[in-house]
Amino acid sequence: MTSPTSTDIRAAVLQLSVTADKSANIAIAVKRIQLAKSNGCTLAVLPECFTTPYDNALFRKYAEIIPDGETCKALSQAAKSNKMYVVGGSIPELCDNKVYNTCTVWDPNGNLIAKHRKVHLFDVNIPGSTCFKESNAMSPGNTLNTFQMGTLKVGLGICHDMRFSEMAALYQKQGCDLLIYPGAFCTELGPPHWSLLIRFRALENQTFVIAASPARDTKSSYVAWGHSMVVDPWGKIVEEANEKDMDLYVDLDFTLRENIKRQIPTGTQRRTDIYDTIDVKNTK
Ligand SMILES: NC(=O)CC(=O)C(=O)O
Repeated sequence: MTSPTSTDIRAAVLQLSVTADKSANIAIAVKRIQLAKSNGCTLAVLPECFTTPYDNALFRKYAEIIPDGETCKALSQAAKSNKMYVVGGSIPELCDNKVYNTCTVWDPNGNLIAKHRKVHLFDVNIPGSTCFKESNAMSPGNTLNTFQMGTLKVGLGICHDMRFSEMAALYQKQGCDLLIYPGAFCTELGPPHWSLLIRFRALENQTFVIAASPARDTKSSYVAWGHSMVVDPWGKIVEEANEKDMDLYVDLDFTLRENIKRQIPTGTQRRTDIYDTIDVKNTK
């Protein structure tokens, strides 16, 4: 278990517009990381697929190798020159001729300290609303991934991953203080589910949750809901964006989490003699 006694952080959630111009998208992300630094932030979180329109037909074309691709080089440099942690939303990653939806995490020295490949791909079929089959273009990741930020432990998921409470529960079990989900819900599923899911993940695990979406572009084939947000371990929305291109700067006070864990100790009240959530890969 980590003990986040004195660790308060100021996080930037960068709700960027995504265009068809990959290099321009990267350049804007770098500028906004610099701006976050000048506003006192030590952590910047980018949205899902911030270098590419969310489109099965484009993922392979925009994909790159990690860590030697254009995006990784820029994020590593941005993290290093601003002395910040950067959670690089996600990019299409090319590896062994497969494409993954992958989040990279960079420390203040510009080192790659974590990588999360989206575990649950967005395959849904809701007649009259949303039909998307991400697995037509992407392969799923097969691991849970965390990283350490000073004394704080952070669990990673991407978008559809946030619908799976077991994954977040395992992060909680591993001692995560904060869950980060770069995500891009659409304008059909965003209104009923986005905020509810983020608040649930925060409340049930008594963690902070940061969810970073691209800004809404009504001309794109997939229209993102926006509404990036930060929720505290009480389930309260601390800050929420609207649909526009904008950034949130939020102070996270982790003593709140320590207090809530003590006051409502669900973490130690689980009846694992009746039910359990287990990490199958790491359990014999
Ligand atoms: N885009 C996603 O991965 C998930 C999503 O939009 C959802 O509703 O779930």
